[in-house]
Amino acid sequence: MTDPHSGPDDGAWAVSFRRLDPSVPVPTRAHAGDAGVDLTATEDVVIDPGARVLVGTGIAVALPVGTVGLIHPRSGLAARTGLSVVNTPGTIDAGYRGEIKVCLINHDRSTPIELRRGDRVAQLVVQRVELPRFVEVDTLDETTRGHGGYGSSGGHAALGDAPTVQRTSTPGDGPAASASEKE
Ligand SMILES: O=c1ccn([C@H]2C[C@H](O)[C@@H](COP(=O)(O)OP(=O)(O)OP(=O)(O)O)O2)c(=O)[nH]1
Repeated sequence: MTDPHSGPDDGAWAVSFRRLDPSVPVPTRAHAGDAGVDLTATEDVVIDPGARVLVGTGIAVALPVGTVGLIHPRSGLAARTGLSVVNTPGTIDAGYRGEIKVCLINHDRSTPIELRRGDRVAQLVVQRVELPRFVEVDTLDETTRGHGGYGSSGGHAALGDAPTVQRTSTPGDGPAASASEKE
């Protein structure tokens, strides 16, 4: 019977990887169909509250051009301990052949996080990515959103009812208007 969750690309292509540290586990999905493969820490480390640390995974990959690897935090560790990735999602470029490292941060305000070698600390999601040319123009097409952003559509009690000020500025005008600035 056909798996209702299978897609047209299931099993269609592979990502070559090397274990730079021979005893780290092979990147695997916890469940078939999971978006990410888990990455493990290659060292024991204690992350103090608010501190960050760059941790090796012992894994290097050769992603096909037209794809990107994204390093995401793991939700269970985030919710239970405050562990996250500073630059989430981290970007693994197709041409990168070095060790994948994760820049971890402890968002908890009081409790250090103790990680052991082999702990699954982050996940790698591989996605297709567009590689467009960038073309400089004099004017951009008009849209209903225009310059509106940073909460301009409302819908959040903390932002209040007043629309945010959208100050138009030209290069050299100085810092842009604060996103929280109200009329
Ligand atoms: O979480 C991450 C993010 C990046 N990298 C590696 C792969 C990536 O291809 C390379 C460069 O990342 P990025 O482009 O984000 O860093 P940069 O600060 O812009 O450095 P560079 O000037 O080398 O591009 O570093 C990691 O191992 N882990």
